[in-house]
Amino acid sequence: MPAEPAEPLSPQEIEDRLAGLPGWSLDDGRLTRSYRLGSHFAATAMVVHVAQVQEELDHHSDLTLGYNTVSVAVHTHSAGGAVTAKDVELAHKIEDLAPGHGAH
Ligand SMILES: C[C@H](O)[C@H](O)[C@H]1CNC2=NC(N)=NC(=O)C2=N1
Repeated sequence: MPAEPAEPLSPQEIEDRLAGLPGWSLDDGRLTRSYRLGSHFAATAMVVHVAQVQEELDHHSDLTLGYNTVSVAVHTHSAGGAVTAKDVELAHKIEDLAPGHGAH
């Protein structure tokens, strides 16, 4: 359980943080990115890895598994669906693990 609720980021703060997250964008009020992988099995393994990180962080995106794609969309339910620092933290953790799966 988080110690305190995450605060919504302002539009400017979101823009600033997106500058440090190439490939990510704000789409329909969520931080989003799609990755392409070498195979459906590689994409599936990445989804499992992301799920593990999300459990550790106690913060969960909507993860979509495609044929050889993984799409992530995240906002913070407890902040009324706003984008918060928690979403940015998760995005960075996903960026960190993506290269190990050959995702780009
Ligand atoms: C009880 C638990 O900490 C909450 O339900 C967590 C779980 N994962 C979550 N994920 C997201 N994206 N937003 C939340 O507010 C959230 N809350």
